[in-house]
Amino acid sequence: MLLQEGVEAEKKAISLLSKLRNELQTDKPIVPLVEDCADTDLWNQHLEYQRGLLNESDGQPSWFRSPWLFVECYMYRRLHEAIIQSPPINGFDVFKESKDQNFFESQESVMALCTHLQELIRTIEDLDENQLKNEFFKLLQISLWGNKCDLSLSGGGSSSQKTNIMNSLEDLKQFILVNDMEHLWSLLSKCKKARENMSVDRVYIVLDNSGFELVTDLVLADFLLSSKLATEIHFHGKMIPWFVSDTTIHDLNWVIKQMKFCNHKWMSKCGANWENYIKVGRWVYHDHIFWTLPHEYSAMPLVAPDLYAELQKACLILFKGDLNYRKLTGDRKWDFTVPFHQALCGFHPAPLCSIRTLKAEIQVGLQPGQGEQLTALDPHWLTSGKYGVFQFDGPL
Ligand SMILES: O=P(O)(O)OC[C@H]1O[C@](O)(CO)[C@@H](O)[C@@H]1O
Ligand SMILES: [Mn+2]
Repeated sequence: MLLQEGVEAEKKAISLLSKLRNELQTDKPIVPLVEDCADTDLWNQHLEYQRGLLNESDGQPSWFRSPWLFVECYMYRRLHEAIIQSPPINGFDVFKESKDQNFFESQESVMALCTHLQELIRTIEDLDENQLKNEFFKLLQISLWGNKCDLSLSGGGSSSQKTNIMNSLEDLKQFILVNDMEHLWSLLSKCKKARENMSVDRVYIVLDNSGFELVTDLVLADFLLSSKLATEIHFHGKMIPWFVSDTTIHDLNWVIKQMKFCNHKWMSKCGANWENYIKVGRWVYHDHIFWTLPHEYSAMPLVAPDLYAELQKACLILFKGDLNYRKLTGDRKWDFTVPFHQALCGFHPAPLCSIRTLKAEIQVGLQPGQGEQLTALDPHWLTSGKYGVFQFDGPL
């Protein structure tokens, strides 16, 4: 790329981005996407659908008068449009630097986690059922609290894991509002016992943030294979930069490479093992445009039937993070006591579990009075990321 060419491309991207900011700040109508991509028609159709929801007198869908989930997704998609309209920097990830920084700042915790995992794998054959279950629960909780570390909540500011999270698990237990970890254990250990010689049990992980959270998910995924609770792990990531810190294939490859070549024995062992899992197909990465559309998941069978059919092959699907929870439940103002199964509005491709810290004003499946008690105790309980859930749906 010629220097001048690069400077011109940057100028173009910046002008498109400031136009976007102005539209947002002045509550302009939501305009159709212009650049022709695989998802453009679906976006523009959805915009029409949003328009149809308004009354005649309401005019056009605009930034302040449209559902938050739709507008927020649309903003990230428009950021992407500004970049792809500015060749030759059209492959640029505006959030890459902050994602990488989150990973580097969490080094201590990553090292501790990798050391723990390698020690565990070394003695895994000697563990009895109960010990194995305890280890599974530990790694699930680490993956849950890893979700605190997304960058969208801090506006892209520092949000890394600087202390060894393993020492905090006991103290954090009181903040788990719905805890279905036992269901996950009984489901996967049942799969393991019933497994025939060559049969495959897939766990799907719908990934959320890169950096520290991604490492916690990969550690969990490694454990699921090493403990034989699953035989294959299928990851689902984002096709475009999304909600600041979400994982793309570039982030996944970058994290694994960083780990493999780092100067710490166990981190580097993890990196090498994980690269190998991908090479031999025990870990499979997927992406799909549906994950970066504004649709709630109950729309998946209609909008992305191929993805729905793919998810049906899972013995368990883990949905990481807050945005996945909002899309699972349609981001509606449900009563706190509405059962999770009901809030899924017919989305039941396979047994599934949301692993999420609370960052948006939505929560279902609580005990009567629990939500009110929490509000009295801590007015910010829904949005601070301090509380978490393991919320399962599926046959027991
Ligand atoms: O990375 P996560 O856990 O999906 O969090 C993203 C969340 O952060 C926000 O962008 C800001 O709170 C929410 O809109 C969104 O649900
Ligand atoms: Mn995220």
